Amino acid sequence: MELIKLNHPHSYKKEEFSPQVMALGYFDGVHLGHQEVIKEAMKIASDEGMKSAVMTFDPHPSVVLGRRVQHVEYITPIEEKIRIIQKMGVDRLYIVHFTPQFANLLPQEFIDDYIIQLNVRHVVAGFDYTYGKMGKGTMETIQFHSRGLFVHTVVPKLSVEGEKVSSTLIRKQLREGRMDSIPTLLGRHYTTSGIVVHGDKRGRTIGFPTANVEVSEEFILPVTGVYAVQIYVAGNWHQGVCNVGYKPTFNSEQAAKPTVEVHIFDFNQDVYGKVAIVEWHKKIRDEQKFPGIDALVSQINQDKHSALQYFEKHYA
Ligand SMILES: Cc1cc2nc3c(=O)[nH]c(=O)nc-3n(C[C@H](O)[C@H](O)[C@H](O)COP(=O)(O)O)c2cc1C
Ligand SMILES: Nc1ncnc2c1ncn2[C@@H]1O[C@H](COP(=O)(O)OP(=O)(O)O)[C@@H](O)[C@H]1O
Repeated sequence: MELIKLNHPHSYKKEEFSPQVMALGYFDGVHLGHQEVIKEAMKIASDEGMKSAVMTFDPHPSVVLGRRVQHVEYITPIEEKIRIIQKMGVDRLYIVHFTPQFANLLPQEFIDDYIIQLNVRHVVAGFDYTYGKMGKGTMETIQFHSRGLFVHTVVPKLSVEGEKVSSTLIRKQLREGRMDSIPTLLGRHYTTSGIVVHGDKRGRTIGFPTANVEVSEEFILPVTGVYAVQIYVAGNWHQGVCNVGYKPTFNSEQAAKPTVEVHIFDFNQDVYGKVAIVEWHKKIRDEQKFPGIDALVSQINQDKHSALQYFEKHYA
């Protein structure tokens, strides 16, 4: 896949691109609804003998337009989004650096500079896609703005159990720890990546060493609690049980952010400093403050049992 980063204003000329079919969207999560849009563009491209392309934007418009005070958390931070779109088999991915100047483009200017100018012959977008200043351009106005130089396909709303598949719904479910319902929306389990860092070295003393994964702050973190997870580390996937939280049994004061620590089953390697991908499967329980180490250890044994049962049921 060719990765093309565009900064506004760009100076590409139409002749620099062979004709292409472009899927447009912010695509946070690259969920099943997004995948329909991207697959439709790939299908048209293949039928028409053109290149398939995706255009997305980074960072999230809300960062730039200042609607939110804190930093934005993503379902798929940009590197993750690139990886997933590449895996789908798209020919070209355009990432437009989203700035106030870019946000200020009138709908016609966006179409002229970013669609027509890039030799796009067919645009594919979801029914609710908007473009240009204040999102004034819609799938109703796109034909007018096309100047007759490209056609477009609108992909209808995808619903699951009566609810629109959307990044907002997925974010809500992640924040509530509903990891087991995520695949019906995302088409895969939720994953977060980070580096294994040093913790308090207590894990090994209680019989449950845990890899502390410093998850990048760009990811949405599931609500605190204990989860059945798979973890990719040191070249392989492993099953494990993960605690996201503040360890109230040991800490009287809540840290600034929760830790993510995974006890990996049947594993005994030093993985400090390694990249780890945590794949979230199911929430087992809430985090608790235990009266002592024995009660905690006995509960962790039960958690391990619950996670093993889950994997047995779903992956045997
Ligand atoms: C499956 C699992 C469940 C856990 N549940 C809790 C909990 O409910 N309350 C708590 O205070 N700590 C909980 N912990 C965190 C342990 O206290 C922590 O792993 C231990 O203190 C080791 O910390 P360290 O890796 O920093 O050495 C849990 C850990 C695991 C692996
Ligand atoms: N089964 C296992 N699960 C997780 N980490 C393991 C396991 N076996 C060995 N380790 C190693 O031990 C470390 C965790 O030990 P622990 O005592 O919990 O220390 P820390 O507090 O630094 O995380 C991990 O980072 C990893 O390098």
